[in-house]
Amino acid sequence: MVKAVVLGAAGGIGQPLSLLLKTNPLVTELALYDIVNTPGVAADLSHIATPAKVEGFLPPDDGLKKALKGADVVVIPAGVPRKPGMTRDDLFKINAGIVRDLATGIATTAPKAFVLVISNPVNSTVPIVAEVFKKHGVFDPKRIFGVTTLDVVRSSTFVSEILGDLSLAPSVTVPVVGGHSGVTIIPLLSQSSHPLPSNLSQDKFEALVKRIQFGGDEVVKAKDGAGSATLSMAYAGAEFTAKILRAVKGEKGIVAPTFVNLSADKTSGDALKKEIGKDLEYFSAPVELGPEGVVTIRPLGKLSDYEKKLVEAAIPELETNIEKGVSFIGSSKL
Ligand SMILES: NC(=O)C1=CN([C@@H]2O[C@H](COP(=O)(O)OP(=O)(O)OC[C@H]3O[C@@H](n4cnc5c(N)ncnc54)[C@H](O)[C@@H]3O)[C@@H](O)[C@H]2O)C=CC1
Ligand SMILES: O=C([O-])CC(=O)C(=O)O
Repeated sequence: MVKAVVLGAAGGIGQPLSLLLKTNPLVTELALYDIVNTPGVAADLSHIATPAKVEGFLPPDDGLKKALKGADVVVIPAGVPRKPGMTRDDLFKINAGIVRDLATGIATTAPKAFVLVISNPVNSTVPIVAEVFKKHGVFDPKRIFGVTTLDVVRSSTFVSEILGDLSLAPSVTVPVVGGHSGVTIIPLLSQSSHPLPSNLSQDKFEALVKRIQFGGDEVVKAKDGAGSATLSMAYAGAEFTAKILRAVKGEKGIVAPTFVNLSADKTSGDALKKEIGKDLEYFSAPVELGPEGVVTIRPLGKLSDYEKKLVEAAIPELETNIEKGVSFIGSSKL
């Protein structure tokens, strides 16, 4: 029996993500929480002929607690998305408080659940969830994840486009490390499962790196005020959730890049800090998943000189983003 909960389930990401989770045969119960519209979304999804029993909850009558009761995995796409001209960090003002309150609900109702944070800015919202859990004495860094899968999905697609064969996209894998905003998104293209064409010019290579780093802006611009990536994010969120659920079921060797607290596994976390040359509390790296969450954090491995520079360039912004999330809870009354 697996209960999955989506917080922010009526939104642009929440609805298609809930649809994809409803089609995951490992999910037997699906609870949808939002401040609006979840009864309708739940009724609609409940007609799909798959095992999950679907229920919708709203804030009145302790809806959040009821949705979270007995949760095994909680996915959070609640919060406002960007409009053109905004950075993810500009969302902090509104989303930090939303994520804090939802994390409080999880910490008090389902403290053992795996928490998958989609709400931006991920580099800050993940520390917010962790700090709330610390304040409630239930922090387990093995169970809290920032969802950076969309960066991995984009890399697979954009690399296959450069290779001139989109049918390769599902099998192209590129580790993407660091964080989830602009220069903190670091694609390790030298480790791509499918090497780039040897005659690719440096200009085209750098444009590819930029496109992966700023893929979110491409969608924000195209949607022209109507929000940011929702459908590709729902796909990515469902993929990452499926990996967590397969690992929980005992499948071995499941690895996914995700933004985690580096104390999740002390030995490998400390080794990663050495590799990046900085004592950061959080970093996105390929993580091996098991029934209890993080098993080990994989090393970045051999980097090109260009990639080493990308890591150096990411560190100051990551440090600031992480600190902003941590101190928000430090100063919050819970
Ligand atoms: N991690 C990633 O790669 C990505 C993250 N995002 C982020 O995901 C978030 C959601 O994006 P969209 O779905 O496009 O936005 P949206 O506005 O379409 O949906 C957000 C939903 O959250 C709900 N909500 C607001 N406050 C809430 C609360 N206190 N409790 C429960 N639900 C609440 C809203 O009612 C709405 O239904 C944004 O912060 C966006 O930046 C978006 C794309 C990729
Ligand atoms: O760009 C945004 O604001 C949404 C996001 O995180 C992404 O698409 O990667």
